[in-house]
Amino acid sequence: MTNSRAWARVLTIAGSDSGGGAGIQADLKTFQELEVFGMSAITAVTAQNSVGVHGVYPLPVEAVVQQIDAVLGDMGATTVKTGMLLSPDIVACTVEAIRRHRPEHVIVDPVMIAKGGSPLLRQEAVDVLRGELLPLASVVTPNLPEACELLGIERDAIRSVADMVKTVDRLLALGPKYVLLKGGHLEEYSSENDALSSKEAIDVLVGPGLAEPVLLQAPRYATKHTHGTGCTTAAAIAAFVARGRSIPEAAREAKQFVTAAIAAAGPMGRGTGTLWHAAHRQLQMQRS
Ligand SMILES: Nc1ncnc2c1ncn2[C@@H]1O[C@H](COP(=O)(O)OP(=O)(O)OP(=O)(O)O)[C@@H](O)[C@H]1O
Ligand SMILES: Cc1ncc(CO)c(N)n1
Repeated sequence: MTNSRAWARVLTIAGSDSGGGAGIQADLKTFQELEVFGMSAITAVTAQNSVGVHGVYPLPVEAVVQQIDAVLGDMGATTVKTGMLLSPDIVACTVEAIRRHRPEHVIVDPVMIAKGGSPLLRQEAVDVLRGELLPLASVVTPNLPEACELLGIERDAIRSVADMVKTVDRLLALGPKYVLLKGGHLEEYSSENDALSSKEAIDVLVGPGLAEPVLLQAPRYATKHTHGTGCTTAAAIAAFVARGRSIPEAAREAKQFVTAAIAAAGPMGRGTGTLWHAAHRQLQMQRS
């Protein structure tokens, strides 16, 4: 039994995915699985399923601000996670709210494009995200195309683990404390890939206390059902950080959590199926 005073609290500021696999829904499922109390400020409602994003309905900026202020002004959260922010106005109001409330940890998932290609961050919002939000981040968790966009380089410029290792310091120079560069998309470049990255899903972490970039490695599963992997990774980092782990510890534990969820993923609808967020329970049972 726990008592509510002891619950670690996390606020996610992100979009709603009606399909339940990404966005706010993935975040809250992950928070609950990892035993932290999850709260949400919704930035936009998407009509989304396994096939794609069929509609995007932003909330008014005042509605986003009111949700954040209502939660952080009363219940409080040590940790804020951001996901789909869509517009320059929503990014700017999120930045202002973070400056006002000063949470201890800010986990920024710089969500830009859904797996099917729909934009979840407008092009004109990239500058404010890069210039204003990243310097507030405890950790930023770009995938490969997002990292390229943040650096203003060709969308497919990072094509191998060696390229990832070469790039992370430039992302760190944008101002976040840590960078976790996720390598899920490396498979798209498999013909010219280093042998390792077709067998393993490799992410690269840099930041204080790490003498050199650290590779987080896990088996790569031959599945197309990977909707929500990025949201789930950042949400798990947020949960572990809220429970007192350092960013490097949280990143390692989040990697195990998301890997288990991908291993258990399955078809759901006609397109890209989703992760199973409860899969880590099996791991815990095997350990105990
Ligand atoms: N097929 C796979 N098998 C195992 N791990 C994977 C696989 N695909 C991605 N991952 C891992 O999942 C995590 C998320 O990385 P990814 O690069 O897919 O994020 P993303 O593109 O932001 O996801 P999404 O856009 O679906 O939210 C990383 O730890 C990555 O290494
Ligand atoms: C609402 C939302 N946020 C993030 C993603 C990225 O996976 C998505 N597909 N939908």
